[in-house]
Amino acid sequence: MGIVMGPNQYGKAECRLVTVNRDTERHSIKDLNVSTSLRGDFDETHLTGDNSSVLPTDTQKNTVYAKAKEAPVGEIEDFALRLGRHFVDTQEPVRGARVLIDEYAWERIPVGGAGHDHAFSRANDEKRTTAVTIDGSRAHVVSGLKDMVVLKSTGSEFWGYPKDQYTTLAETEDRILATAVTARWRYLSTDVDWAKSFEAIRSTMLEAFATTHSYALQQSLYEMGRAVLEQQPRVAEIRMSLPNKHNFRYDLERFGLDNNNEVFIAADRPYGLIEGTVTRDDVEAAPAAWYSLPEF
Ligand SMILES: O=c1[nH]c(=O)c2[nH]c(=O)[nH]c2[nH]1
Repeated sequence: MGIVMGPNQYGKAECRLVTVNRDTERHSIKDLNVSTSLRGDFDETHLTGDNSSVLPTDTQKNTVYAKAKEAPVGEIEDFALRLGRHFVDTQEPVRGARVLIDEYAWERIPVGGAGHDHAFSRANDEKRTTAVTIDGSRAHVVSGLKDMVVLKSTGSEFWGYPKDQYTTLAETEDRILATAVTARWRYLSTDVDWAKSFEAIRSTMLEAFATTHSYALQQSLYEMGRAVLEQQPRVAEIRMSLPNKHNFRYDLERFGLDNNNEVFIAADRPYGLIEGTVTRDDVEAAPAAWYSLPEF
């Protein structure tokens, strides 16, 4: 029996990068959080401290900023592919790379009815994301969004569940359904119009959430995923993590007041957490690592 070094990767996490395109007086900005990780033969640094194969994480950070100047950042998927391929193509010990990018949304501040040339406001908490994995000459793209907060004030029921000695939840045929959607979808190729695809998938998910008469958040999850796969032939599967943002009808009967689903108390925790993958049955399952889950 021996002890060996198992799978590993290393890089710089959360490089905050802001770019301003100043080609015209109407500036545009990009606000990103970029993380890079390199994979390859790094046994020696772990086993003996020999760093001859270890491109410093500080250099990885500098590369993020330098590449943002060498060519416009563009769509986050393209920038992540460019960065990942750079490390794999220029450093012999590096066989693979993982680049994660979150993009924060900014809008032009309306002034006199039009968006200002160089003043912006942060739209909301929602982020557009990508996780690009370079494996030798192959590239895998998993894009998504985080914290897309949505709510339906009716059209949601929850009943018919098993009851045991600890069950107190009342069955309901009308409740608020609210969640903050985190979704990741895996593309089957890199030949994609990333911006157009993102907008289409986001709208499809919103529309499916709105129009599904929901008997469970689980059902809404499936319907949102199914709609995306039906409309996007280049998407193999979509994973979602949906916190059930509970809004409980407030007990006003105590004060002699009716409450016809009009007054709720919003609870921030604990919350139900509904997670699932909607997939095509004819594509191979992807390694968890492509989704930037903690395993690598
Ligand atoms: O949509 C729901 N799914 C559940 O699994 C669940 N569990 C619960 O208490 N409320 C809800 N709502």
